[in-house]
Amino acid sequence: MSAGTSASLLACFFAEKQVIRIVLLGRTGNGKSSVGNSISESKAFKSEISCESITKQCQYHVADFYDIRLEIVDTPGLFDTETTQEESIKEIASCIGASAPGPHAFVLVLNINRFTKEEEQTVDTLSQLFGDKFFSYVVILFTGKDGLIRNGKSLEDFIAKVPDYLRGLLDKCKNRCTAIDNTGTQEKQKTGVNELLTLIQTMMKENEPEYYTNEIYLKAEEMIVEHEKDKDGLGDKSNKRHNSRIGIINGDSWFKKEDIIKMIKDMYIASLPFIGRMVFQALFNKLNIF
Ligand SMILES: Nc1nc2c(ncn2[C@@H]2O[C@H](COP(=O)(O)OP(=O)(O)OP(=O)(O)O)[C@@H](O)[C@H]2O)c(=O)[nH]1
Repeated sequence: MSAGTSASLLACFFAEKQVIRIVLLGRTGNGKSSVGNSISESKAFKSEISCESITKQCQYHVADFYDIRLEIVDTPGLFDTETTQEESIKEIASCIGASAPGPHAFVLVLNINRFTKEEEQTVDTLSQLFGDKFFSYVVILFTGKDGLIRNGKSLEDFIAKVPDYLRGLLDKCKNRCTAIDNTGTQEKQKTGVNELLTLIQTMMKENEPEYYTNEIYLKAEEMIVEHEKDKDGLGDKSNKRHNSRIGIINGDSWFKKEDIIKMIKDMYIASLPFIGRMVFQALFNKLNIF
């Protein structure tokens, strides 16, 4: 082997993997944690049958899928029976720190057998929270592909007959959707994850910048970098970053959820024209979010 060949092999070996940051969103019980487990080929995310949200706090996990490093954030579902909508929204806001400088994809997890008014409200709330650019970074992932297959149907058959609201949502996301069976064999789960990642990678090529970001994400990133500098010498870079994210989720004193929530409020209010500002303030006062 020539010196050149071994040098390029070494370069490949040490080349940094492509990183894809994913935030899982959706209504309680739609299968977000199960999707997280299928993606990471683990049981890292808690998942159960329940009408109450099993995921109360953001969960963060890093997994390698072939040559891609996936940073996955699972969020608490909206509309669970035990947690108020305000608490869930606050918790989702805290996932901002965990996916800074911004997610490459918001994976909106929907159950193929259930699309109700609450799903519509979930999507509306999320688009209010993340703004107009939100839909450019959304991929819809339907769970329950097993049910579809049992009924001898394909995803295309299903899409052809969706209700108007879902049709509109698919249009906004340029029809980026796929389906997965999280209860199937590992092989089936891998196929679903592969299809999802292909959609995400195509979307990343189309988006400029390739990941969603806003002032809050950038500020969160700044705070993480500052924190990492303080910890210089304590382990390698990715390990430090991992610990910083865990710190954010656990609400360590250096990075408070309240700070993020305040940043969201300030940014939205500052960016709106006068009338919009009043409406926004009234809406959030009514929800008692801030
Ligand atoms: N048949 C079938 N069941 C699924 C599928 N995906 C998830 N489930 C089941 O749906 C239930 C809820 O899944 P979770 O992953 O806990 O849902 P979640 O959205 O994370 O719920 P919260 O954490 O409460 O917000 C579990 O019993 C899963 O086994 C799927 O593809 N097919």
